[in-house]
Amino acid sequence: MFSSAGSIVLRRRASSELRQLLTVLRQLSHSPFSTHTSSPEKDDYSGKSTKLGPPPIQVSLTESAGRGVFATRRIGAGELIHTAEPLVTHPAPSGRDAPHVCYYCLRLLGKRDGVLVATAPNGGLWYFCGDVCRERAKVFLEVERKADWSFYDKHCRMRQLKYPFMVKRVACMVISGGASADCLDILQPAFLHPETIIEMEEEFELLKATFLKAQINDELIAFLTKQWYIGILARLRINSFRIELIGGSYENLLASAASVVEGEAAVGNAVYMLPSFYNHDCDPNVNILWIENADAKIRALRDIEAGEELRICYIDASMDCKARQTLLAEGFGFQCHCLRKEQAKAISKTLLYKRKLCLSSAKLIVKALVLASVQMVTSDLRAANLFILLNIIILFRFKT
Ligand SMILES: C[S@@+](CC[C@H](N)C(=O)[O-])C[C@H]1O[C@@H](n2cnc3c(N)ncnc32)[C@H](O)[C@@H]1O
Repeated sequence: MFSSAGSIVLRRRASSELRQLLTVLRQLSHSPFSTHTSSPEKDDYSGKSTKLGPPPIQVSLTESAGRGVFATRRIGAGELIHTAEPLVTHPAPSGRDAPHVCYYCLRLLGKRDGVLVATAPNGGLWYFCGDVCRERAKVFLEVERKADWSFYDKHCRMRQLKYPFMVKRVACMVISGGASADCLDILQPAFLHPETIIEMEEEFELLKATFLKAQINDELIAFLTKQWYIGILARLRINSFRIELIGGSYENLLASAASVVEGEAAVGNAVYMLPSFYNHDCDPNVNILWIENADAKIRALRDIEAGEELRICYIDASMDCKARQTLLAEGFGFQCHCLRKEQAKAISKTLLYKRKLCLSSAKLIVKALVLASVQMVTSDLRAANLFILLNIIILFRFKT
């Protein structure tokens, strides 16, 4: 695929990146957000569960889109390829229409659910779907509950920012020792415009001030520099998923339907390790589903051959080509050259050609009509008939 010298460099770079990935996976396996990736369970969407060995995928370098995920064997349409637990989650910033969800796994909580509640210093409440999530949340909650987040949260909510809530959670995890400060470094960062960086500086100052006010030990927050904050945000921007639940139970379905009607379908956002390596295609061969919480399920949309790259769609695939291109360029910083774009290009070329043909045919018709009228006036009926015939031929060509 690559020239030999380039191939060696790429292979070296790939193997060092994969080593880095393994290190991070090992590091994170000690955190409560541990088993992010597991082997597929046969048709676990429909309830049956049979373990099928390691996931049939590997991360390698692509020709033009950085790292990507490739099939190591043939994968059948509809197959559950693997599941992934999130590294970091956060519910959608609470507003009037925000759905009521577990503060850890983002499961929808019905009004009648027996939720467990912890009280924040500023009077806020955190809801969990059960003891397991409450226990797991200790990795950030013990630190988070020491501080008063009213200013920080209000600042982010007023600007409709969602990622700073996730950075806050990562920072709490690092302070509590539940994650390392470089836990997301392996993910690709977004390119940030200087104005965006200036806006982020204000949030950073607020975050740091909140920890300082809570008298968190200076040593524990030594990692919290402007550069760290911006680095995490840059990674969250292109690697976080907006979680929309399909709903495993009737109650969940009702709650999701209610939140869609109220205008907010997402229960929150989450970032994963392996799912972050999937590249985009406007006509994807895999998709990611969330059934009842933020645990992701990656499923094949059609038959995939061994060695084929697995790609998801980052955006709403039903948008037109131009809108998709703009969103991908502005949101993710790349130009999509997928097959759907090429097809759209080919279609617009054909349309352009047809339009040109119509125009030139129309011009010919007008010319022939003018000539026919001149011949009629000069009583040369044979010539007039000839031009009328010519008109019919042009019209016929125009029609086809
Ligand atoms: C979530 S990451 C995907 C994994 C990434 N390739 C990596 O090496 O970590 C998203 C980034 O991958 C690249 N990318 C994804 N899909 C692409 C595509 N179809 N064409 C070009 N670049 C793509 C873009 O740089 C994008 O911002």
